[in-house]
Amino acid sequence: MTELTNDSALTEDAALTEEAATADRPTASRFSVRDLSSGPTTGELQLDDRASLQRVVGLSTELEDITEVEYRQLRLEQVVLVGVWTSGSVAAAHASMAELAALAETAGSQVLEALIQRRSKPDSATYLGSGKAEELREVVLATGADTVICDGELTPAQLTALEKVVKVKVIDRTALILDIFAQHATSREGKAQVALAQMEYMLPRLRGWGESMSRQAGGRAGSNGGVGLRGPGETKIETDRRRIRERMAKLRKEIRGMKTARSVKRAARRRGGVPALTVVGYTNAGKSSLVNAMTGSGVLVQDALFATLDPTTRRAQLADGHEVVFTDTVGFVRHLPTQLVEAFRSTLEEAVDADLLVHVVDGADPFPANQISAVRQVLGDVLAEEKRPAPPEMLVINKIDAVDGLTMTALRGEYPDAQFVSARTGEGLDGLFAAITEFLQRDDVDAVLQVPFSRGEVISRLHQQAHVIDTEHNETGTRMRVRMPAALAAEFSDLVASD
Ligand SMILES: Nc1nc2c(ncn2[C@@H]2O[C@H](COP(=O)(O)OP(=O)(O)OP(=O)(O)O)[C@@H](O)[C@H]2O)c(=O)[nH]1
Ligand SMILES: [Mg+2]
Repeated sequence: MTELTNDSALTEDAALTEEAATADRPTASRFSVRDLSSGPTTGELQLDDRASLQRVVGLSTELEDITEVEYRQLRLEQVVLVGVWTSGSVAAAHASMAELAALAETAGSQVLEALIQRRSKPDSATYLGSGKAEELREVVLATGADTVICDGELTPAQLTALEKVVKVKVIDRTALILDIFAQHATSREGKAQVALAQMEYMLPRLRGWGESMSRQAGGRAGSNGGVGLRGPGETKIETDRRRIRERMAKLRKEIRGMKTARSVKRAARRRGGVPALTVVGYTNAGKSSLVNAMTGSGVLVQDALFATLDPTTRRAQLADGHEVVFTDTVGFVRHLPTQLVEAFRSTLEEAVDADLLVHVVDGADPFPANQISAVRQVLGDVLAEEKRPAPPEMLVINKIDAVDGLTMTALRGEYPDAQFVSARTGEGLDGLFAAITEFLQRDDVDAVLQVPFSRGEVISRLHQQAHVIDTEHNETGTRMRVRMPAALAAEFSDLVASD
């Protein structure tokens, strides 16, 4: 299997931190700025850098099973989850908390307790009502938790106020998702997008983070006295804000450059006439498993949310010889943090450029319809932004090995046009392949081409991407009767035999 896009994170990333790595120490070697003996590696610097931007810090450990995940840092924390339940059924409120728990676990936390409060809307001062906030304090004390995670996005003031009551670190769902993205991003562009999102989130919340920022700002900060309102803290925060804004501007510029490179790459691929199938779906639906099952490749699969952040592309050949490329994409989630929308959009530009969207749904989820609508909504937003028509969608209900008979009947009734598969057992994959093949052939055309000797490359293209019915050699070249996709026919229209 050929890997088409897999950015070399290590080498390219060095560029992002190169400045930091060389800023405060002499260049000891004339060969490389990454001098391992005289200071921290760029990787270490990057980790420090990343830690300073995040609220979720603590112990670090590595996954035991390094065969599944090459390198992933987990931070184990003991957390209590809280949610404000404003509308909808009890089951939906519980499902939302279950998702928050899965997110927390993905980020490496241990969930000790989950609490929800029914209110018409979150309390403007402390998110939970003040009485409940006191109760939460009791729970935190009783369980020994060191962090509270709120299901939603809190204002900076709410975070601070709740922190004052519960006296442990409080983070919200947005910070949690940002944290997971930061842990999972591997490509240079993915990392840059996430870093930008984190800074955007952090900027208005800087005041509360004064301590960690002051270490980063070094000795400069406290030098102008401490009397009055405009004390050293204030000055330092201003300095920090400016530094962050500068870094954000730099990142934005870098990201723009990477985008151009990516669209050039994509255009090259599209010109090749190979049909592009993009696999989309809610996080943990089994998209990567399905791509693996269909292409026999080793895309990262993990029972974690957002295991895949960077689109990976794999080639595969259908039974009829059609060559296709599958692109595995980032999972969708309800209430995506606004700061991450841009990061999503950049990976999803690929999705909206596909010939077919393979929309994978976890059939074993209690609310598949909610996942489907969340995915369609985000896709719709991206399409509107890109001003492009939606590609056709094929719904694939996955994990049928884990669905009981009754639910299966209900799902088949609700989604009569869907393909039902199990990426794990392979059940239904033949049907899915057949449906994809049929879809791709729907506008195939028959033609007779006269390929001159000077266009030898066309013959191999036709063998790869078309169905060659017969071939005949004559004095000017090769005469071929083929059945091929309309796009390919358009590309070779000048070769159509005149008689
Ligand atoms: N029972 C069952 N589990 C499956 C099936 N397909 C995938 N899984 C499991 O579901 C989990 C998520 O699978 P992934 O393929 O990583 O899902 P994804 O949609 O790529 O997830 P993200 O990249 O995190 O958005 C893993 O634990 C898989 O083993 C299936 O057909 N049946
Ligand atoms: Mg995945």
